[in-house]
Amino acid sequence: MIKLERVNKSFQNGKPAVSDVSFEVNTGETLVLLGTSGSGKTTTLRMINRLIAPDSGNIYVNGEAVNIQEITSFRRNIGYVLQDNGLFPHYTVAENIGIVPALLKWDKKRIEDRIRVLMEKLHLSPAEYYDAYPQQLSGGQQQRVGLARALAADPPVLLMDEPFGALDPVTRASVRKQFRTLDEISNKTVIMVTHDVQEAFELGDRICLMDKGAVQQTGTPAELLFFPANDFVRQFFQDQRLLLELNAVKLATILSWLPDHPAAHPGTSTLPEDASCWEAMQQLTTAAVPVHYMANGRLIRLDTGGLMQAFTQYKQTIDNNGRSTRLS
Ligand SMILES: Nc1ncnc2c1ncn2[C@@H]1O[C@H](COP(=O)(O)OP(=O)(O)OP(=O)(O)O)[C@@H](O)[C@H]1O
Repeated sequence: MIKLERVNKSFQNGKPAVSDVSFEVNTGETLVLLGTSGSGKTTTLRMINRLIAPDSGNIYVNGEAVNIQEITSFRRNIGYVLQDNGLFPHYTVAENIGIVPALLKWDKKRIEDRIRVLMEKLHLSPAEYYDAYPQQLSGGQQQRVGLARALAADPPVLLMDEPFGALDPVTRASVRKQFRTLDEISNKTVIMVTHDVQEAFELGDRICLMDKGAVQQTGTPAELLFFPANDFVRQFFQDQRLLLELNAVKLATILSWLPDHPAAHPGTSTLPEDASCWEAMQQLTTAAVPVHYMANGRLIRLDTGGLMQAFTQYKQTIDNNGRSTRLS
């Protein structure tokens, strides 16, 4: 668990970099710090890891104020992933990944096993890359080594600063997908900085949207889209609104509006229970076979028209509710 209470920070020029920032991230949750350039995201992350000291306010990690914890053991309980991956060029992949376990004096066999397990999970073949040097790897592979290094000693907290920022869009999407499906992060408290809206929607359980050092709104992607706290939040998502809405709305949410088509023959594709409308649209427009969704033990066959209609009906319900809330 991570908690920030009214945290402030100004640098030498006196202009506030972070103003009165408060939020809480629960264990097992991923909070994305999203915002324009210079909005204070990195400064906030660095204060959590004590790389920067706040001028005022309180920061707690796992229930304890960070400034009273012993710095070495405090940092070992936090995995930190940097945008440029920060790998040591003269260390092999295995040596890079094993840095913290070695500092913790794990025995050699345990370290080796852990490195191999993580490499497999992150799709880096140990046979090929265990003894390779970072410069022999592609950008996406280096990024995965950086992630493996941060996860090596299984820290309860993971902080990531634009972890996929330096990658091309295709590699970025694939590394992101691997991250999303990684069982290693399911029990961690994760904070990730990005200025990529799509990434924030894909990876964040909740998003903290910042501007000029201040939090504009913290909430689920759907809350920020459908119930924006102010004009800044509304405007921020305007350009990509339809795409984001399709991403934010789960099939489970619009289930009652989906047409009840019976299932087709076996050998078809079935979307996972937590699939979004966007994932369904992608499948429907690319899969050569009928696309299904399994809900409450029942298989429903999807079609593009029915899906868009259900999505629109759901949105109308939200608009009506919003209007009636505003009117009451
Ligand atoms: N070490 C520093 N010295 C002086 N000013 C700084 C320092 N670090 C950050 N700032 C300033 O603090 C503000 C917030 O910077 P920060 O890096 O936290 O923003 P950010 O949201 O992470 O931006 P980006 O997305 O561009 O990385 C900016 O105005 C920046 O110029």
